[in-house]
Amino acid sequence: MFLAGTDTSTIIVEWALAELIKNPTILKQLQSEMDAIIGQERILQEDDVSNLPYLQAVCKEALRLHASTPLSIPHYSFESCEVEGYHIPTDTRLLINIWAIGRDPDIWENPLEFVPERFLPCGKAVNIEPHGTDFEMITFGAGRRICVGKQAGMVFVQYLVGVLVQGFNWQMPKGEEIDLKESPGLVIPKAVSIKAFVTPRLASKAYF
Ligand code: HEM
Repeated sequence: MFLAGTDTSTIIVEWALAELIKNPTILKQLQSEMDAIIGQERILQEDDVSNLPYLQAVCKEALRLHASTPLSIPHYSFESCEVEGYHIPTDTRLLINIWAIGRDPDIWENPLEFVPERFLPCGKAVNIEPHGTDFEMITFGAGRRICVGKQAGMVFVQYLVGVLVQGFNWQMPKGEEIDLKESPGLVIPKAVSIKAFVTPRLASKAYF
């Protein structure tokens, strides 16, 4: 259970940070939201997250584009069925490609771009949640075998991305670009770890 919950969450945090470093306008907008709601005198608390719609949108976008668990655990058909025109025979082992669903151009506009706005009220995905009932984005799986740590995973990702972005400015060394290559496997971490200049941006008392 702890193994299932550690890499899966931290990988998404690292991807979210990488996308924010690559897109400094989004990073600034997220910091502005937190400055307006929390200020610079204290660090984010877990219960601030419900008042931070842009932070929630950034994390959902990271869950969509960088589903850390690319394939579901193996599911099994006890009866034959039809799904979207595909016949699934009895006794079939099924793996669902969660990663590909999050990048499907038939569902998502500009699927490879990091656009948190799609999850805001002005965006087309405003009603899509990663809870297993909206099949456009099933980062935690769906159905009976849905991730048991879904809630904890969401809280962890939102809290950690929030704290790291509110607390620090993130900048690549001059002339360098962030590398967004993936390392394929059972989970999909960044192939190259983030190397960036990190500087504090809050009042010093906020860090103690
Ligand atoms: C952002 C973080 C996480 C992601 C993206 C994630 C993703 C997933 C996915 C895709 C599945 C397979 C679901 C399916 O096949 O339908 C799964 C299963 C599972 N996850 Fe997570 N997970 C995360 C966090 C966690 C955490 C924090 C825990 C533990 C506290 C956890 C524990 C488990 C367990 C035990 C299963 C197997 C459930 C079963 O077999 O019935 N996960 N997770």
